[in-house]
Amino acid sequence: MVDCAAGSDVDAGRDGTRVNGLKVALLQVSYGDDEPLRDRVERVSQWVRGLEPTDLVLLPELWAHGGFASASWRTTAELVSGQTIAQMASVARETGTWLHAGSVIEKADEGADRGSEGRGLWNTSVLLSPQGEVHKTYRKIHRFGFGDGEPRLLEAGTDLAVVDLEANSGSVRVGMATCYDLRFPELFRQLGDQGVEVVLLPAAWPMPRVEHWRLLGRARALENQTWVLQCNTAGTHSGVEMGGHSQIVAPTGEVLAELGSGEGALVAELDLDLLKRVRADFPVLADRRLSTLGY
Ligand SMILES: O=C(O)CCC(=O)C(=O)O
Repeated sequence: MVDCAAGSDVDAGRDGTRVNGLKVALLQVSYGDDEPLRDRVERVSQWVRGLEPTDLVLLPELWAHGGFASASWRTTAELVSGQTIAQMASVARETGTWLHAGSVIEKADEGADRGSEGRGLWNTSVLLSPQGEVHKTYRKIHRFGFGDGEPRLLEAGTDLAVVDLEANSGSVRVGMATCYDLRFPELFRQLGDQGVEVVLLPAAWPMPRVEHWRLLGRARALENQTWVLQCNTAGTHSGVEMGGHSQIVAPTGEVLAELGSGEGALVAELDLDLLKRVRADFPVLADRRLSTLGY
């Protein structure tokens, strides 16, 4: 059963219209261990095709390959040009929307750099343009698992991902981060320093720590005065219950819209001018004392 939540207006104009609105949909995909990868990719493709028109769709971390299915990552890993992203690129083209396809287990192409630990595998997020082109990729920098899972099997990403995208409402600068990255404020500060207005954060965040997820998303949005779009998974797989509670947080730290713990779509329109007003009205970032603190 798919729930739909429409975001309430944080700052609607007097007549309810938006000056500079970016319409987004976050799909909180639920899955267990029984659904084959290709079936899930097909199911989610149909879901995106059936959405009302939006500027941007965001999918969760590793929704196809399994957020905690580390035992199978080596065998299911794909090139960025592989089947999963190729299918999602077709969906982006058909629907004419920006599609952040969540993340995949990326394997290195033959003869390509395999990373500093030589493993040739990454947790890679892929942002597709409405023309179905790979617009930007981001390899997760902070690996989760405390010595197991990601740090044992995957390479750590080394590069920030900041990119402009042209939407109906105009150009918007987005930054990419993934799940556990949310615990590292310095990454979000750097994205903010590069002019990011909207952070796109796919995740496979477990239920036992879902309050950390909610709190940290609000903190990252408030302290950097950016939008933070957090898209989590739902369901239980590999013995881990996912936390759901995807949320859209405004640059004020307020939650514009959120989901519960089951599968669902979060659809909302972001007033991008709100960010400019918040920064003008409360210019806290201008009061940083970086040299005093040794930066
Ligand atoms: O930080 C957490 O509690 C969860 C992180 C996580 O599950 C991940 O990065 O995949």
